[in-house]
Order: sequence, then C-alpha cells, then structure tokens
Amino acid sequence: MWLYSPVMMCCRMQTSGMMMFASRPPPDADSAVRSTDSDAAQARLSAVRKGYLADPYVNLLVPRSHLVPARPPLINIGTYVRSEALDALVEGWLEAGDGVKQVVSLGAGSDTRFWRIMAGPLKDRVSQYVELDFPEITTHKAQAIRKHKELHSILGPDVKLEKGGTALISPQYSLLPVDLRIAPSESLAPLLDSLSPHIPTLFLAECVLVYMPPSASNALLQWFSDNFDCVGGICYEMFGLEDRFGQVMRENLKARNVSLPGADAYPTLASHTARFQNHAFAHANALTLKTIRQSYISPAELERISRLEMLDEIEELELVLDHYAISWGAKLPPDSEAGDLARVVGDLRGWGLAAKT
Ligand SMILES: C[S@@+](CC[C@H](N)C(=O)[O-])C[C@H]1O[C@@H](n2cnc3c(N)ncnc32)[C@H](O)[C@@H]1O
Repeated sequence: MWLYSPVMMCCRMQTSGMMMFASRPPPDADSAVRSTDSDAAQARLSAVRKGYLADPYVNLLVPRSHLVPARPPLINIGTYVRSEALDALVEGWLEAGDGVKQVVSLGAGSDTRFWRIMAGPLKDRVSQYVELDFPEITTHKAQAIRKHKELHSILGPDVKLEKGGTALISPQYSLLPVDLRIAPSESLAPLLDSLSPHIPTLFLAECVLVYMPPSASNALLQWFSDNFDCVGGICYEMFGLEDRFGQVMRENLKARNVSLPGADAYPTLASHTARFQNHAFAHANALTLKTIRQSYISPAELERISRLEMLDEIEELELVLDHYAISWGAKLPPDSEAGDLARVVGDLRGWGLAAKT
C-alpha cells in the first residue's frame, strides 16, 4: 500500500470494500494489515501495465491479476517515484565496494525485487536474500513461486518448502514466516544460521514499520546494528500525519481496521533520520517522494511518464507525495576497508539516482 489520498479511498470504498464490510464481520487487525500487501502489489501492477515501470514478475504474484483495475494516475506516479528511488538505493548498496552482500526484506509481501535483481547485472552481488512476513503472506507467496516457472527457475533445483508450507528455502533465497513485533532476539534468531555477520547486509522496510509500535521497530533496527559489522537499512512510509491530510488518511484506514501505531513517533524527516542514528547507523538521510520527484528524477523520465496519462492535479500529487518518506542509514566498520560504502551513503545521488542539475 502506499497512497491514501481521499481520491483513492473514495474509489476503494465504492468498490469491494463497502460490500465486504456489509456482509462479513470486520477482519481482525492483523488480517487488515496483511491486506495492505494486495494494495501495494496491485498498485505496482497498475504502474507496470501503464508503462511507468518494467516488472515481468508482479502479475505472477497478484491473484486474478487480469481483474485488477487500473489505478488513478496520481497513484501510478507515486508508485513509480517510490519504486525508482528504492531501486536506486538498493542497487547503490549492492554495487558499492567489492564482494557480495546480504539483503533482508522485512514485511516483503509480494515484492518482486529479488527476481528483478536476479535478472540483472547485480545478481552475482547477492549472497543471500531473505524475505519475512506473516505466515499467511509467506504461504501464498511460496505457492506462487512453486507454481510459476519464471519464479522458481531462478532459485535453482534445490528448493524446499518447510514449516508446513509457510517457509521456502533455497541456496540463495529464503522466505520465512515471522511476526516482526516479536522480540528479534527470538524471531530473527534463525537468520543468523544462514547470514554471515561479516558480509555487508541491507535491510529493507518498505511500508512496514509504520504498522507496528515504535518499540518493536526500534528493536529491529537495534538487532541489525548489533548483529552485523557493516549494515545498511532503507525505510519507506507515510509521515507527517498531524494535518488534515493525515487525519483523512487515518480515518480511511480505520474504516478498514488498519491503524498506524508507528506514525506518531516519526512525524518529520529529521525524526526519520534520527531513527537510524539512534541505532548507530551514523550515515543517515531522509527525503520525501515530493523532493525525489522534483529533484532526482531526470527531465527525460518526467517527460516520458507525463505522456503516459493525463494528470490534472499536480497540487494534489505534491500534497500526497509530501506525506511519504524514504529514509536510509548505514553503520560501517570503523577501519574503512568499507570506504566505498562510506562514499555511497551520503545521499540518494551517491546511491545511484542522480540529482537533476
Ligand atoms: C504495505 S505492505 C508492503 C509490502 C512490500 N514491502 C511492498 O512494499 O510491496 C506491508 C507488509 O508488511 C507486512 N507486515 C506488517 N506488519 C508485520 C508484522 N508485524 N510481521 C510481519 N509482517 C508484517 C504485511 O503483512 C504486508 O505484507
């Protein structure tokens, strides 16, 4: 999920949402949070179909993908900006320095990033890629991986389903069921069997931490900081929800039984940067999607996407994009053999998405 503008929520309530709530009791809070994965995957599918993004895998992970309606232009553009920036950050991390890296995706949902990386020039840079989510989500994803050759052929022949079908393990990629609110010393301990503390490790939290209390998300950051010599993190989520826009977003989410217990603790970009710094990720930064669109997407790309669909409401687009932040940070070893990594953690430019001049 990424956008909760009044426009989008209006569309949603007019379609399946209202009918579902009328005929069934409200879903429990965790199932409502899990349902945000469909929002994210369907938004990505829409952006791919309209030509904003290239992703040959997303339709394999969206059930009945042929029935998914197109999202409004505002959502497609937001999905595009988010995706381009996150890809640039992840690719910047993988490219930096010599040697392989590890990636852990928290609340990965139906994300296709692993397959997209494996289809590109950075595939040999990944020694381990781990995805974590609730068991209901990992079961569904494991089944989709098993079903589609395009997904499982990339994993090689040595693929095992474990834990009653909720986990999928292969030499390079693992999909594991975890409730990320549980103390990481317990919930993430199995990761230490397959990940090396000495290989540079990146964690991704794309629209995930906001759904859990700050104590739980802070414990996750601290766990990565404590367990890896060289570690980076990237977070993406909504923020600054104290205004009218935020109030409408929260009301709309409440109607779906979704709350944002992580939002109030990080109301500003500075607080998102400080979240990393508080856990020894000394090199940290944060930007809004609005700034990224204005200052980091090339004029040629902006021109290309402007031709895909008509967008009347630039002001509304900017208002929405201004409520989503991408933040990142890195904890590097004191001797800097990791000099190359230090060079890339300064800002998004260094990570690969060039600022416009
Ligand atoms: C908005 S979706 C984002 C999915 C994916 N990261 C993306 O951006 O496409 C949020 C995901 O976080 C997962 N999630 C939220 N809270 C979680 C928790 N406590 N434990 C495990 N997964 C969680 C949800 O199940 C869902 O798949």
